[in-house]
Amino acid sequence: MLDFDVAQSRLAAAGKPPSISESCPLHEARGRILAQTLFATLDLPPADNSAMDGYAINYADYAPGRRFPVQQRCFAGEQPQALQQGNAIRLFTGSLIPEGADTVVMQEDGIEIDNQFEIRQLPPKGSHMRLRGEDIRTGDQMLPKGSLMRAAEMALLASQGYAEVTVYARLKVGILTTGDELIQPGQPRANQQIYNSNGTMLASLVQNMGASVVHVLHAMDTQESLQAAFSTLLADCDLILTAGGVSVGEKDLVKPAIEQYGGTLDLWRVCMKPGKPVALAHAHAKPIVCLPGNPVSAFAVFAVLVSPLIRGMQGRAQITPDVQYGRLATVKSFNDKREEFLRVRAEFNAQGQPLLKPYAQQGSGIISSLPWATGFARIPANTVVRDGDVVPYYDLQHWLA
Ligand SMILES: Nc1nc2c(c(=O)[nH]1)N[C@H]1C(S)=C(S)[C@@H](COP(=O)(O)OP(=O)(O)OC[C@H]3O[C@@H](n4cnc5c(N)ncnc54)[C@H](O)[C@@H]3O)O[C@H]1N2
Ligand code: MOO
Repeated sequence: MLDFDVAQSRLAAAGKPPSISESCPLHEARGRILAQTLFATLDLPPADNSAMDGYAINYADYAPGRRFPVQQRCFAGEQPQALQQGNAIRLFTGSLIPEGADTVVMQEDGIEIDNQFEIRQLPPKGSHMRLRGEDIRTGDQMLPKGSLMRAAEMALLASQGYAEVTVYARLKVGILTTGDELIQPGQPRANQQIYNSNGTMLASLVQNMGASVVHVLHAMDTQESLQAAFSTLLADCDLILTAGGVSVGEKDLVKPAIEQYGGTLDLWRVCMKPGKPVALAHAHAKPIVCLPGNPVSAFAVFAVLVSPLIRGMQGRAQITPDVQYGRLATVKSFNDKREEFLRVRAEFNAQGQPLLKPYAQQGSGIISSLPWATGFARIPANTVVRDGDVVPYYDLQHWLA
């Protein structure tokens, strides 16, 4: 059995980075990956403006009790006049600072009577001004190639006036579930059948990462059915994920089907629980990851082994999210020959440290643990881990993104 970290590195490197890029309207770019480093073409803010509703003055004009005639009421979106000596200009948040003004007095710090403003509380010179370029200067690097486009990145580019961005073509992923016992949700079920949950789960996990699901196929446990599915998937997809049929049973035919299709097996079996029978293969120069059929095993393998491969093939700058640490909060101890990835829920103690509570049932078929869990606690192999021990924590918010 291969060491987990070695397997993770080998899977992360198993696919080619993207070579095709395309233009995408900014408002449709969520989940896409930038194909070029972007630099600012505009100072932000583009002009000095007010951070408060108030009055612009020239600080040197102040004297206690002096009344400043209000020369103009300048709303955001209007052009201010040049400030005349001894006057104030009424401003609002976002109004441009008039030429000749160097300070904004917020309206709560004074009073306006008969179109004259009297300052009650003088702020320091330069107060409440947002200066041109204080956020970003023309020429600054804004986002490196490989950035994932989320609301924050899209807001930054919109603030620069971008309407289109150059992104990599979406990674095309094919999913193949296997097993004679499976039927699709919505179908009438016989006693010996179970509903296929891995198909919809894997499709959703892939889409959540911004990749495109080209096919979700199901094959029976026969060479013919598997070969037919691989033929479609290899023609249309960049990456193939299979689920089930990869262990040692007599109908575990996925690996032989790949080999008969001219593929090569790169690795099989990783020292992790759940997820041990995972395999990596290549056919037609495309990576195929064979996930175990148990739903929790497939979910865990996707999060910690497949997601870095997908990020690499998408051209992302960050392929492997950071691993955090938390304290295990448990009534029982854990000790296994394989490294164990417990489904846990992180709750924060009064010191703000994450406490990791394991789900009561940790079997690889316990689907109810999945919506409950916020992540995985990684328990080292052959080591007794008890309540209060600090262990690595894989937060699903990062590992599934
Ligand atoms: N003798 C041994 N038996 C098993 C071993 C072993 O080392 N020696 N490994 C066990 C481990 S660990 C795992 S994990 C499973 C994985 O087996 P497979 O990848 O071959 O998966 P299947 O046998 O096809 O299915 C396992 C389980 O999951 C259910 N399943 C499969 N696909 C779906 C789906 N699409 N939706 C919902 N549920 C699914 C299937 O009915 C089985 O119950 O092997 C152990 N056995
Ligand atoms: O490794 Mo299997 O995934 O324990 O159930």
